[in-house]
Amino acid sequence: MLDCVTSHDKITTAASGFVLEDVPHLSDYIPLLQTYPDPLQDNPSYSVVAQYYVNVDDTIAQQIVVHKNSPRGTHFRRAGPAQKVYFDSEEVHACIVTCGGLCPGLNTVIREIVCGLYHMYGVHKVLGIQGGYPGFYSRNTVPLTPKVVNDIHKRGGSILGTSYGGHDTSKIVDSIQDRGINQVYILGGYGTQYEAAMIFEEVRRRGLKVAVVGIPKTIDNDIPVIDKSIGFDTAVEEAQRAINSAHVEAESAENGIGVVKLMGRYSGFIAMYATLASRDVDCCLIPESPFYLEGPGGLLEFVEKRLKEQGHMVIVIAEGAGQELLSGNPSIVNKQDASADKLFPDVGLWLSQKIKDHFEKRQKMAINLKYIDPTYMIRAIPSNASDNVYCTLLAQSAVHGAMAGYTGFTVGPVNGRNCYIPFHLINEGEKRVVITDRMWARLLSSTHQPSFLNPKDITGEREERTVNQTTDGQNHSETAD
Ligand SMILES: Nc1ncnc2c1ncn2[C@@H]1O[C@H](COP(=O)(O)OP(=O)(O)OP(=O)(O)O)[C@@H](O)[C@H]1O
Ligand SMILES: O=P(O)(O)OC[C@H]1O[C@](O)(CO)[C@@H](O)[C@@H]1O
Ligand SMILES: [Mg+2]
Repeated sequence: MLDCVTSHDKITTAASGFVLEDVPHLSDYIPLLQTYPDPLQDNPSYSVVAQYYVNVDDTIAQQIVVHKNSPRGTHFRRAGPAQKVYFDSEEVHACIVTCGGLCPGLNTVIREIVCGLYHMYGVHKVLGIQGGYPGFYSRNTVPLTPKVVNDIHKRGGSILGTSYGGHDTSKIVDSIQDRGINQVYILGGYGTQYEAAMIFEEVRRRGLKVAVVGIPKTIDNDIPVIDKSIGFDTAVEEAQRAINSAHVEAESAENGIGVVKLMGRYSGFIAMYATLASRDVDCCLIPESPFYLEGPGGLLEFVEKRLKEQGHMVIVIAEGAGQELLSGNPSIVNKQDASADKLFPDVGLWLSQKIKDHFEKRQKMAINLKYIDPTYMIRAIPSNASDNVYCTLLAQSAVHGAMAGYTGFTVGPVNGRNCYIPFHLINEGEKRVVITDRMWARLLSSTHQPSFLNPKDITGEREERTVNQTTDGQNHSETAD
């Protein structure tokens, strides 16, 4: 049964509570589109693969843990090459744009989209849009060939540059139309995927044969639905170097304290995973878990206790943690960047000063505090091996989807398999660390830090999550195992 709820949703339901959250297809709004056999069948590298094409009915389950009688829940279209494609290779004019903050792996994805289009589909017209969304209407473009992109995965950043702000949908689609572009690959975080959805809507409104594909990037790992975003693994690995240095410094001094600030504006995934991986961290502070400094159960009491026990300690703090505690200079606190994201004062500096004041001025106790802020160093490096492979699969899945005529989707792994996820689900809200999940409990048990929560908060959080789980049948837990 096909049950189209709104113009955004393409939902199929079936027996046993199976739901397919399908993505739009060019043929949904353009009648009588011609199809072509997928050129991969003549490609010597791929033709040897038994069952190379994905079946049109293949889906990926969002919930991997199910009970005997529970509904099968939401599924997504499996990514991969289709037997029929909706673009002739000669006809394709693709473009790639990178938006938002930098992230390891951007260049790898650019490289693999270009090489995928060239080598798998014989597409030779790929354009790089420079400087993010505004680049569509205010900057030059750069032709991308396998030769141009050959070595770029070894470099951090994006060869195309990036930017904040400037998401003028109408001007962007005018530029797409004027340039004769018919496949748009958009790399970016939560804000970028939001605008990608608007570009898709405008393209559809104008009836253009243009596939709009979102590719998730962000070291914050806050894009919902998908397992993780590119660059996250690399960021967690690189954060270890800063934590190690903080630990070495702290251990070598009397009452040594190492404070490391990591990125994570609203989601503390990097801080949580880096802490769990390192085991040298005594306290991890993230935006999702409010903390307080003074009094019984407060952070300062814990720092004192740890210094007495072991003579040193390491604190990891995500940039968005404790922002509500910083009264600070209102001219800084109320500032926004070009994408309307609030500019945060430096919580690492603030915390370091508070700890110093507490021990040196009030307790008259000498401490040795070193503050390390590796945030931009972490996100400017090239992707590690695991992210590189991930970027390759993601880019190829994006190319297969566009060639097959799918549009209006973000590509990403769900339970380890790449799939096509409709924009409206990606845009529903950023992913957060769930502090009533096992992963956060694991962290608390490994650092032995206070939870800073009273039992009432925990009960409230649990109740809210139970309601969420029972109303939409989805597991909102992103970190549970
Ligand atoms: N709500 C929104 N609606 C439309 N466009 C948006 C929105 N938020 C951001 N954008 C556009 O998306 C682009 C990148 O946005 P942003 O700076 O928020 O980065 P991002 O994609 O969220 O990545 P990150 O925050 O992880 O660096 C900008 O050009 C911005 O104008
Ligand atoms: O200083 P910029 O370029 O705005 O980037 C900082 C932001 O980038 C992010 O890492 C997301 O990419 C956020 O955690 C952080 O707030
Ligand atoms: Mg953002």
